[in-house]
Amino acid sequence: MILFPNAKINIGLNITERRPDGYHNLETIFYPIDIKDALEVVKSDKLSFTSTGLEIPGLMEDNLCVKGYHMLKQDYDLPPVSIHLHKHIPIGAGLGGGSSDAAFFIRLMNDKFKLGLSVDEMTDYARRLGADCAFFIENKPVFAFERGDEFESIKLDLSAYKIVLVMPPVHVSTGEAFRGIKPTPVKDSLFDLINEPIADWKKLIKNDFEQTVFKNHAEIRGIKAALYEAGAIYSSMSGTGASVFGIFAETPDLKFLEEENQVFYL
Ligand SMILES: C[C@@](CO)(OP(=O)(O)O)[C@H](O)COP(=O)(O)OP(=O)(O)OC[C@H]1O[C@@H](n2ccc(N)nc2=O)[C@H](O)[C@@H]1O
Ligand SMILES: Nc1ncnc2c1ncn2[C@@H]1O[C@H](COP(=O)(O)OP(=O)(O)O)[C@@H](O)[C@H]1O
Repeated sequence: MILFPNAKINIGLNITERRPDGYHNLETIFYPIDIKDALEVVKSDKLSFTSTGLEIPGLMEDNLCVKGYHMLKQDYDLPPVSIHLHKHIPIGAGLGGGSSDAAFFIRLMNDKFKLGLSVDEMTDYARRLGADCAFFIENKPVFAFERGDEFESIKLDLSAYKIVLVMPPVHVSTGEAFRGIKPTPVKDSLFDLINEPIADWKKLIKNDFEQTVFKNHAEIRGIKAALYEAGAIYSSMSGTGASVFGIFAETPDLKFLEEENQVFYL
């Protein structure tokens, strides 16, 4: 069975509070985008994991799909499987690629082996693997809060716009992005701000990680500036970076960015 885990972008991200469990309370809008991996699982005589495409850092046992297998295996009588992942979603990009693989792995195993898990049960399994894994179970635009793993439905459809995503040749780790963050309660919640006209988002909606990440990576700040220069209605770094997206009325000419960066026209 093959599924195609997709990426997400964050539209706005406020870090509001430090939590006693070492995490932070945050609020953000998760929006699915059309950059995809391919994930295949077949029954086998022993557990294996292979990958093609982009190189994934870490050991096989660290891969979130393999972690997902061991997690489900504790509760269900699963046969060994061969997992193959074709990696296309940039890594260390703030696009949630690894998290999406994990969530789609749970969905795939649920279908393939008829585990009978409800959406809520799959979401609970997913959040054990990582805060933003949970979003990819339902995989529709949401307002996310607490650790980023509690959700409120929203109506947000950007299909009339052109989204462009730029991935510079740098990776930002989640740890690096959180370093130096000063959690601040919000006056106006993103849950409401997202209903304002997109033309007003620039002055209303921010990503708190830009402050810490732009300090060390001027080139990421530069990409955001370039997207506004090219006519973006709204532009932001996604999640903890390093990717930056722009929302445009018409497909912009960004050839000048393509030499140094990977540019996705979505
Ligand atoms: C911060 C976000 C925003 O979208 O970054 P991106 O990964 O998307 O860029 C995500 O919620 C990340 O989710 P995910 O990458 O699954 O996080 P996890 O693996 O659970 O956590 C990695 C580390 O990030 C920190 N962390 C993560 C989420 C959160 N709400 N508070 C935190 O403090 C913790 O230090 C944690 O040990
Ligand atoms: N299936 C996977 N794909 C990508 N990275 C993975 C995967 N499983 C585990 N990882 C680990 O997660 C880290 C980055 O995860 P990813 O979700 O792509 O980052 P980000 O959301 O910041 O772009 C990698 O450094 C890698 O070690």
